Amino acid sequence: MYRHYLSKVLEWLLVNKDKPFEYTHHSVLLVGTVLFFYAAVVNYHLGLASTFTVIALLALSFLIFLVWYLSRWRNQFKLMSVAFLGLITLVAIPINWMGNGGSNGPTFFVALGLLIYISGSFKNIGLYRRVGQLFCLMAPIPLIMLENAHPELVFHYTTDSLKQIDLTITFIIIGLFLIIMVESLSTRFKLEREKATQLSEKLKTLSEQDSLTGLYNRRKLDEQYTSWKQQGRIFSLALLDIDHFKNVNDQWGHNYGDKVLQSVADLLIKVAKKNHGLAIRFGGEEFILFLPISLDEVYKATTQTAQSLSEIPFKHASVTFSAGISQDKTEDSQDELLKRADNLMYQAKSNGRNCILK
Ligand SMILES: Nc1nc2c(ncn2[C@@H]2O[C@H](COP(=O)(O)OP(=O)(O)OP(=O)(O)O)[C@@H](O)[C@H]2O)c(=O)[nH]1
Repeated sequence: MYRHYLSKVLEWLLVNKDKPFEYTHHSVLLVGTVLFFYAAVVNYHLGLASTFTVIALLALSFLIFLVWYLSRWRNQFKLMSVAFLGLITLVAIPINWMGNGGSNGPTFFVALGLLIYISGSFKNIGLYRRVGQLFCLMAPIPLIMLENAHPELVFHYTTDSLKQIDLTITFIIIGLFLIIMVESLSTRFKLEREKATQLSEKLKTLSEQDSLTGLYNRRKLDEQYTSWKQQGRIFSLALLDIDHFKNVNDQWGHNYGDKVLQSVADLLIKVAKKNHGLAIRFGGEEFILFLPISLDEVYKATTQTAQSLSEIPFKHASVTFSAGISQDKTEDSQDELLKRADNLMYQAKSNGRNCILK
């Protein structure tokens, strides 16, 4: 219950989690707003920075909040990402430098934190990202030059302990920020990997499945044959062909024919499941039961299948099939196994159909 409300509030503030870049960026903007506001208040109270810096920190806090608002509620994510980059590299870093002790202050931590954030989170704004990285990396150089030329522009700590407090607080804040960022990147990476695994499993299943009946296709037969052969298992194959199926199509239409095929498939799936084997659609109205059991057992299972099929009340008439069954021999290849079953199936057709031969 509590988690439900929390995630609703976070979604409202940050956007749906399905958009991980926006989600992270909006959270950084809001945290940034609070931090700059907090920094202004603390600096003012402890006298850690000049009045100018305090006002600048307040203004930055407001501007970052504005960037969040336009990005979150005015659909300007990309533009606002660039605006945020400009704000932190061109305004926040120089202000922090000037207002918090220059090269003796905590701006190196701040620039490093921002550099890592830009590198990890702004992949979709290519060129701007590179420019932002360059600014963060190079910012100390002109600032040191300016500090040397005009030391009066930089606010200097009045005591060593104020400097220590400022460095420590900034270090902790940037450290926490980096922890959150690395965690969010690794969560994102994990999610993407899970998604890719699920997708490749789905693709594999689809590539092995017949779309009309949901049965496996020939590809799966090859794979299973190799596996059982390598394991030295006993297995047999029944090749089933529906009798006079063309007539069904011709008289009752193709859609009806499809429904008949699906009913036959449902039956075969049950038989395959019961015997820990596979039901395969081999061609149009040709099916295979590929089961890890002996010839006689497959014969029995196929006869029961014919019986069950005859009991299904199709509207045109009952459906029958002809089948040939063969068991794998050690010296057999897959083709030989299939060929024997195929020959027997044709013999069953010649015998007048509705016949199973082994
Ligand atoms: N509805 C439907 N029909 C299909 C599908 N695939 C193949 N067929 C039909 O299955 C029929 C097979 O006909 P034939 O090979 O002449 O065999 P048959 O009429 O079953 O006769 P016998 O096998 O000799 O008993 C053809 O009419 C094909 O169009 C399919 O996916 N859906």
